[in-house]
Amino acid sequence: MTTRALHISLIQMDIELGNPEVNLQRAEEWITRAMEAQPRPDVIVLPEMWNTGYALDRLDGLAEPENGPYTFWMSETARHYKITLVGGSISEQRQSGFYNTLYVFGPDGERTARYDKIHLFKLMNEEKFMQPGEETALFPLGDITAAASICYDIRFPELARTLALAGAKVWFVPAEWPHPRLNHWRTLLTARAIENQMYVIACNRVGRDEKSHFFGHSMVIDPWGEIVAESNDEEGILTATIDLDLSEEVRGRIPVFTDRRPELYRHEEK
Ligand SMILES: O=C(O)CCC(=O)C(=O)O
Repeated sequence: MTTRALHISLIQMDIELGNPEVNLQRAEEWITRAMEAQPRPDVIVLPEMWNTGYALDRLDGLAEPENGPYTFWMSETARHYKITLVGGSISEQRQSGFYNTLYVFGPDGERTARYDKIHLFKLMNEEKFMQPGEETALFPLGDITAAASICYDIRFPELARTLALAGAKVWFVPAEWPHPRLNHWRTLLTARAIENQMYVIACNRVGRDEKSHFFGHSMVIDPWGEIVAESNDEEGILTATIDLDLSEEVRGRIPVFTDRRPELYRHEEK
């Protein structure tokens, strides 16, 4: 039996705070380089807020309007290279406020997902500047279902479980996750992969902004919890090949999803 595989490249880039033009050029250069690899990637993943970084107090003027040039660029890039682009997230301005928004575009350049980060990160004052999303995100990836969330979302196991129950076999997580919480990052990502028996593909940035130092360590973890690939703290591309049938196989081996007793998981919340 042949393995149904997808080649994934994660762009672990540095992000210049509040400088979307420079960040766009950087993303473009890294993607061009990623596309030269053999095997050629089927999916490219960018980090969270790759266009502006956490320039939260300057979003007015920096954030992208809906269907603006950065969104258009992501769609065109996906179409040009015939890849799925998990476009990290960008800061987007709508009438209702600013959002930390992730877009996914398929190989024909069509949008397959839009996700506004639902858990805003108070430690970085995100909730003071951004509006929270109200919906989770699933999208087709070949003939399987994938999901996407952002950074702090990995601390909410209910979210990952909900996505897995809805059929997700691969979970993409763009992030800007800083020191000193490398242990949390690695442990939470691994736990989410093991407990939901799905791939976790997490793309973190590197570099510094005014307040934080970002450690990279982008990761690809398989549905058995094995780390397929992990980066260091330098700018670069992390590549991995994933097996689209592995999640099913692992779910068959340890049938967590059919052994669940959700009717018993109910207590009054205190
Ligand atoms: O949860 C964490 O420790 C980091 C989260 C974060 O940096 C974010 O959501 O941007």
